This record gives sequence, structure tokens and C-alpha cells, in this order.
Amino acid sequence: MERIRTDLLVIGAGSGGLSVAAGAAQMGVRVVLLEGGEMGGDCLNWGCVPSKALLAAARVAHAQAHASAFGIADMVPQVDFAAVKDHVAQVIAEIAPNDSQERFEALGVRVIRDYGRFISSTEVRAGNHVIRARRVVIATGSSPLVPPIPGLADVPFDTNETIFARRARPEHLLVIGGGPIGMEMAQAHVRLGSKVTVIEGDRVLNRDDPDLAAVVRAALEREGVEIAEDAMVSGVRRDGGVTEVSVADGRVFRGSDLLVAVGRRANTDRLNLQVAGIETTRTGIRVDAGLRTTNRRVYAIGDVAGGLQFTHVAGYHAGVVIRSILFGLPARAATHHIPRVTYTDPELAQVGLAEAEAREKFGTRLEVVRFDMAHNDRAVAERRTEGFIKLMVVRGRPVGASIVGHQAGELVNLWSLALANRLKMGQIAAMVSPFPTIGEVNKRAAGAYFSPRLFDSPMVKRVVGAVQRWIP
Ligand SMILES: Cc1cc2nc3c(=O)[nH]c(=O)nc-3n(C[C@H](O)[C@H](O)[C@H](O)COP(=O)(O)OP(=O)(O)OC[C@H]3O[C@@H](n4cnc5c(N)ncnc54)[C@H](O)[C@@H]3O)c2cc1C
Ligand SMILES: NC(=O)c1ccc[n+]([C@@H]2O[C@H](COP(=O)([O-])OP(=O)(O)OC[C@H]3O[C@@H](n4cnc5c(N)ncnc54)[C@H](O)[C@@H]3O)[C@@H](O)[C@H]2O)c1
Repeated sequence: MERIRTDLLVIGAGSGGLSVAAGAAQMGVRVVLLEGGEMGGDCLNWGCVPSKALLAAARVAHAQAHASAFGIADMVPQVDFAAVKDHVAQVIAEIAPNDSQERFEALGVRVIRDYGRFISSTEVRAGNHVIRARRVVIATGSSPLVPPIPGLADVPFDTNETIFARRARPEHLLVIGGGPIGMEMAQAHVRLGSKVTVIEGDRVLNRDDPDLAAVVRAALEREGVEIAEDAMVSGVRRDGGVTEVSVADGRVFRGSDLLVAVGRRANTDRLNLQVAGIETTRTGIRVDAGLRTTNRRVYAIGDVAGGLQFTHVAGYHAGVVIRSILFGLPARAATHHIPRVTYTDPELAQVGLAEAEAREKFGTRLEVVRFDMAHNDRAVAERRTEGFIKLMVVRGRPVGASIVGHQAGELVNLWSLALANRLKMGQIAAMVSPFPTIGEVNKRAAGAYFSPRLFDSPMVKRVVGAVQRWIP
């Protein structure tokens, strides 16, 4: 048994843990990093990266099939599904060196490839090592939630941890869950030639503004995805090579393959948290505003902290705990400026408050500005005019932005900047946007906030009239 003393122990080498380890090591702190699975965690291996790579391939197939609007013949895409999966694997392999053991060892981090488990409030055991650290950061992420649906355990099914390795195209993919994972995978597969049915207990993308979710839903349906809503799955069975999913109200869906995408479960089981006095909640590890657990020396970040579950949140959390651990500065994790994007086509992006939340918080002080993509000349040229941007504004400052449409995920960056820095609408409107860019839609939306004030105001008209009379 090797006993190790260190300044900082990081448990989990995914998006959050790697960011903490890299930052701390480069500032001269002694860091031990534990990883029981693959370096890079969910995002690199079974999450963001493979899903976006698969969607990119699907977009190419879709473009081939829908070229005639540009005067180029439509083609039935010849999809080699296994080769598509090779592309996905290559993308992972290209990014993997950033997250590799070699890279972190070169930064001076001691990497131990084993699962960590608390054996006391100050010590963690991983394989043949016992590590005592002044501070510990738990960044163990989350795993797919597999609900206790009757019959599910007896049939073959995929989750995000297995689907990207499948080399044969599913003939008819049934997807339980119409959240971001379900919708992204549904569109990727329908574009690559599978039949797809999404079975969703509530409405699809139910965490998003219903006006925006409806645009994505309609796009997927146009492409052939069958979407069943208010369809809480109550049973699953497999009979003669067919998987049958039944819904409480009697509906039954049949397909060849099944993907379960009904949410996530925090990875806490292996950690033996009780022995360290670390409490959990229903969604993960209990943390305070500074991401400290109920053990003051231990922090929890990213998916395991039970809040927003995105790679950029894990990265942001890493910055917050580094500030606290390395500099002893007060640091709080805020959420008002955190964006999220669902990478369907069209994309759906949100930062800050959506309309309903903003209305509840600000009542009549809320102004909502909407600007349609159809008014953006570049979107017209690209034939991508579906969608719109909705801005929630209170006393001249944006408190939220909801965008659905081509490149919504790129467009929301500006509003993340605005919310993080409490910018005013006037500062956005003052920007000159190059013409013709999709991004110009942001400036035009800000302009739409001011135009009624300028164009519908008798006062402005009187002033302009007076100036015109006096100017020679
Ligand atoms: C299909 C899919 C698509 C996604 N797409 C996006 C996207 O487009 N954009 C986005 O922002 N987010 C996306 N996400 C979410 C994103 O992947 C997660 O929010 C992010 O990976 C969380 O980072 P993390 O560091 O908290 O955990 P992870 O990246 O999961 O890392 C945790 C690591 O800890 C290890 N571990 C667990 N327990 C222990 C232990 N006891 N000891 C040692 N190691 C341990 C695990 O093996 C894992 O490697 C997606 C997720 C999925 C599933
Ligand atoms: N683009 C991105 O950033 C991205 C992409 C994928 C995943 N993620 C992250 O991963 C998280 C998990 O994604 P997810 O889509 O698995 O979860 P989710 O919780 O967002 O959606 C799951 C859906 O499944 C439905 N559901 C639950 N039980 C059901 C049942 N028995 N029958 C039918 N429907 C049922 C829920 O109503 C919900 O709409 C996301 O919330 C997000 O944080 C992010």
C-alpha cells in the first residue's frame, strides 16, 4: 500500500476534474488525479463529442438529400453506418490527447487509474494507494438513469454509453425520452436512414420555452421522426426480434432497437461518502453556493453536484473551486449567465430566464422582444429562415435570451457575455455587425427593442421636427 500526501486530490478525470487538475498543477500545486474509467469522462467518450460528430455526419447526409432548393439534384445518401462510426471514433481520438494521462503527467499531475473511495473524512483509497489531501474535489460525473420500467431489464437496449459503438444501423430506433439526448439522437439516426420514434412522458424538450421546442419538434417530424408525447412508458418487452414499448394509456410502439435517454444519475455509489460526512440530495452531492460539500475540505463540481449538467458548467465550476482552494478567495457559482444548447437542426439555445420564468419574476416590468430569422438576409441566402430570437428585457438590460434556428448555439454566445457582464441593450445595439452574417440577428433583435421607442414616440417626432426646422 502506497501512502501519498498531497495538496489537492481530484476524483474523476472528466470535464470538471481535468480543468481543476490542469489549473492547479500549472499554478504549482501538488495534484493527484484519480480516474477509474476512461480519461476525458462522459463528454469526450460517450457524450458531447460523439453526439456532435454523429450529428455532423447526419447533416452531410441531410444536405445531400435536400440540395434541390439550391439547383443541385437531391441524392439518396449512401450511408455506410460503420464508416460513420469510424468518423465518430476518429473525432474522439483527435481530441483525446488533450485529456490524456500523458498530458496531465507532463503537467506534473500524479494520475492514478483507479476508482476512489473515502476511508475517512480526510483519506481516499484508490487501488493500492491511500491519499491524504488538504483539499479534495469530487468530479465523478453522472451515468444514464435506467428507470425500473417493467420488462426493461429483460430486453437489449442502448444508452449513451453504448450507442456510439454500434456499427449496424438500427432499422427502427425507439427512443424513450425526448430530452436533449433523445432529440439529438433521434435526428442523427433519421438522417442516417433509420426509422425513429421518440416516446416522451411529457412534451419533448420540456425544460425549454414551448414556443421554441415546438419549432424543433416540427423540424424533426418533417424529417420523419415519429414523436409521441404524454406517453409515459409503462412496460417494455421483446418478441421475435421486435421490441415493444407500451405506454400507460394503451399505446404500443414497435421497433428493432431501443435507446433509453430519460435523464442522469449522479455517480456517488463508489465514493463511500457517509464515512467522510458528505451528504447527498435527490440529484447529487449537497453543495453550498461555493460548491463545498458538508465536509468543509471537500468540494463537488460538475454533474455530480446535481445542478445543471453541461461540460461548460463543469468547466465553470472548476474555475470557482480553483479560486477558493488556491487563492482562498470567496467564490460562488452563479447560474444566471449559464447557456445551454440542444444541437438539433435547428438548434435551440437558452441563456438566463425563459419568458415564463422572467414573467413570474418581473411581472409587468418584463418586455419581450422577438425577431424572426426570416428577416436575416444571410439566413435567406442559406435557406435557413426557420426560427426566431426572443429577448427578455427588464429596465433596458437583458435577463434572458431564447433562440431557435440555424446556429442558435453560436448566437447565444453574445447574450452569455451580456448577462455575465450585465450589459445594457444599448451596448448591444451600438455594435456594428458585419453584413450579411447570421450573427447580425442579435443586433437587429436589440434594435427591435429600441425601434418602438424611436419610431412610435410622438416626443421623438416632435424633437426631430423641431431640429429639422432649425437646422439650415
Ligand atoms: C449523449 C450526451 C451528450 C451531451 N452533450 C453535451 C453537449 O453537447 N454540451 C454539453 O455542455 N454537455 C453535454 N453533455 C453533458 C456532459 O457530457 C456532462 O455535463 C459533462 O461530461 C460533466 O462533466 P463531469 O466532469 O461532471 O463528469 P464526467 O465528464 O462524466 O467525468 C467524470 C469522470 O469520473 C470518473 N469517475 C466516476 N467515479 C469515480 C471514482 N469513484 N473514482 C475515480 N473516477 C471516477 C468517471 O469514470 C468519469 O471519467 C452530454 C451528455 C451526454 C450523455
Ligand atoms: N446539447 C447538450 O448540451 C446536451 C445534450 C445531451 C445531454 N445533455 C445533458 O444530459 C442531460 C440528460 O439528458 P436526457 O435527455 O437524458 O435527460 P432529460 O432529463 O433532459 O430528458 C429526459 C426526458 O425523458 C422523459 N422521461 C422520463 N421517464 C420517462 C418514461 N418512463 N417514459 C417516457 N419519457 C420519460 C422526461 O419527461 C424527459 O423529457 C441533459 O439534461 C443535459 O444536461 C446536454
